[in-house]
Amino acid sequence: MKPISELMMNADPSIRDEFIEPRNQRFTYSEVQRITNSFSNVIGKGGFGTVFSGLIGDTRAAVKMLSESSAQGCREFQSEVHLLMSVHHKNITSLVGYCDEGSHKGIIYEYMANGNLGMHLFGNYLIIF
Ligand SMILES: Nc1ncnc2c1ncn2[C@@H]1O[C@H](COP(=O)(O)OP(=O)(O)OP(=O)(O)O)[C@@H](O)[C@H]1O
Repeated sequence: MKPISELMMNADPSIRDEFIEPRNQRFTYSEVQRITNSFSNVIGKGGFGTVFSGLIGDTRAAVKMLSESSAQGCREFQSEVHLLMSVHHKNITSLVGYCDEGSHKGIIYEYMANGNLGMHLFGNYLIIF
């Protein structure tokens, strides 16, 4: 797992300069569009919204966009960003950055290639509660 600073340093230099520290991990919506190649690759869906695959330089990222119909809403978006900004642990997905531009709200995470906890506990079975 690469630390955020290394991930940023390995990014394509043409976009890296725009992304690093001064703006404190905040991405514009057009940067998020570029990272996700205009939201072309969906990798999952959660209570918060849709999760897209993205690339920062040659490093893969997961971009979770808050859907307007999300029951979790804006406050949860803010608490998740604040929490991930302050908590760093090897078992918690790292925050790469966030986007908060009007109704365009999203969180950019380090991409986890090995699936989620549910998949490890239950394999690929479909579980219906
Ligand atoms: N960092 C990530 N790397 C790779 N895939 C991810 C990542 N984050 C989410 N995903 C994919 O997107 C799916 C939905 O994730 P998400 O966190 O939105 O849903 P969730 O676990 O149901 O959470 P919640 O309902 O609390 O928002 C996951 O099951 C996973 O397949």
